[in-house]
Amino acid sequence: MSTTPQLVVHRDKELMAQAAAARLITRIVDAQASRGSASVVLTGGRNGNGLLAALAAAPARDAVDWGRLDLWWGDERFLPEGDPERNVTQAREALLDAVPLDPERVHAMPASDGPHGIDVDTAAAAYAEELARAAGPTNHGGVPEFDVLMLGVGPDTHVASLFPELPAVRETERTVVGVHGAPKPPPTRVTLTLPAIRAAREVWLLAAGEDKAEAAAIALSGAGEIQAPAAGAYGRARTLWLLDAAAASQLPRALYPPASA
Ligand SMILES: O=C1O[C@H](COP(=O)(O)O)[C@@H](O)[C@H](O)[C@H]1O
Repeated sequence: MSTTPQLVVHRDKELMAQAAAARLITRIVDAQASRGSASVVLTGGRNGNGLLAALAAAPARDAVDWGRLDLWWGDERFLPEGDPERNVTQAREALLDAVPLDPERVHAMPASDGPHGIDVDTAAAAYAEELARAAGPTNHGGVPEFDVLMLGVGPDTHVASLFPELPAVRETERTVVGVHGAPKPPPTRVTLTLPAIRAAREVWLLAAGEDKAEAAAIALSGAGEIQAPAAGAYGRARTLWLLDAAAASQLPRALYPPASA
């Protein structure tokens, strides 16, 4: 388990998105070369969608064998299929509709007009079962081997739909739970839990923009995961914080020394 995060700070959010997209392409290509396929967990939010848009625009995207890629989601806004606010809808617009994915390997989280209706807890349990079915005997904690799991960091330090102090962030057994009363709309959501997140080989936290500066500083300064969920997100092999200079602007000097004059 690698709880010590590595930080990479880029000049601005555009460069961060492009560099993260290039990094993701390399990671997927490497996994496909060594194991035949790759498994990635997507995040919603501005930074996650920025990365997907940068990936769509990258010529090197053709290096990925899109048919041998499993896509999962870290969280979803529990809304009807096709709602523009759903993370999967936004991901499709940013990238997924433009690449030849195998639809069987695109594991969207359930919608509120799906087979489980508006029962978000049953929908969350169904996604946990889907993950468990994909997990092999050597995988960790009921989820498949995620090569990379990406998380946007909210201004309040939330990651996925794990908000400070809400029950979901305290979950220690289940891999997926329903969220009720999220402070950010919509209030009803589905999310991976911290144990599921920590089963990933690599966890990448994306934070760009001034409104993420305080959250990054809190999460990287030893805060507890109940108060600052981003502090509890780490991978088995690597934990990477990808920031732009604005989001890094309040980090303690020991972590991110200011550039010398
Ligand atoms: O609602 C959500 O917000 C977070 C962060 O989004 P951002 O726009 O502030 O970057 C996102 O990571 C999560 O997937 C999403 O559901």
